[in-house]
Amino acid sequence: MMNKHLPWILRKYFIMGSQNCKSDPVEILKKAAEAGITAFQFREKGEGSLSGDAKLELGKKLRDVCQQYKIPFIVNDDMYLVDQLEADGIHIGQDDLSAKGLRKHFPNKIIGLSVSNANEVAKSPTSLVDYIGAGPVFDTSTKADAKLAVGLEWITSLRKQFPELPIVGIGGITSANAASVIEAGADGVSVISAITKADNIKNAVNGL
Ligand SMILES: Cc1ncc(COP(=O)(O)OP(=O)(O)O)c(N)n1
Ligand SMILES: Cc1ncsc1CCOP(=O)(O)O
Ligand SMILES: [Mg+2]
Repeated sequence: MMNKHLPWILRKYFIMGSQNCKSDPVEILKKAAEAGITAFQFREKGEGSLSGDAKLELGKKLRDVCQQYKIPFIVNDDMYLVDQLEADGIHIGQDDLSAKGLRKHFPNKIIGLSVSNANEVAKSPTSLVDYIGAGPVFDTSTKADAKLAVGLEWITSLRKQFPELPIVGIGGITSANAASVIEAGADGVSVISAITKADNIKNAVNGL
């Protein structure tokens, strides 16, 4: 799929759910949007996360913030939630829904797929997705079942293999190492804790 805006959309891609936040997620997203994030992924998942109506209600509020700031709103894993929230896209991993089925259901939405190694790339329909999430680039404690860190070499190797495919790095990315991810060949960086745990969200976003 080809969307000429994707490389820019992926530049500062913020991901979170209420389980990542010590204070109101809506206020955290507003501050991040104000500071210049270029995309947002609603990932309400893992210990302490909301479900059912509470998840849907939070999703609506976060989607409204994204609409207000004209930031693409992507949903993690759940295609029903994509429909319910009229999201701009969905991000899936290797063990989630099939990209083929999703593309059929969502011909015009953004679809992102995680790839962590060459085997995963070999079995992935990369021509059906709009971007790939590559990582974890560095160690992360945010995702309990994260794979081992793959390093900047993984970004370099993906960029060589896919000169045109938008790539976003994920995992352990902070203002101290974000530039190295871009230099390795990514179009952007996706972060959770670099923003949700920041004392000053404006500085955190600016530093990416
Ligand atoms: C941009 C981006 N890249 C990778 C992931 C991880 O997706 P996945 O492997 O499906 O793991 P979960 O996030 O579902 O736990 C992501 N969410 N976003
Ligand atoms: C969702 C996800 N997928 C791979 S690593 C990760 C967590 C990234 O969180 P952080 O930016 O805090 O390391
Ligand atoms: Mg997933």
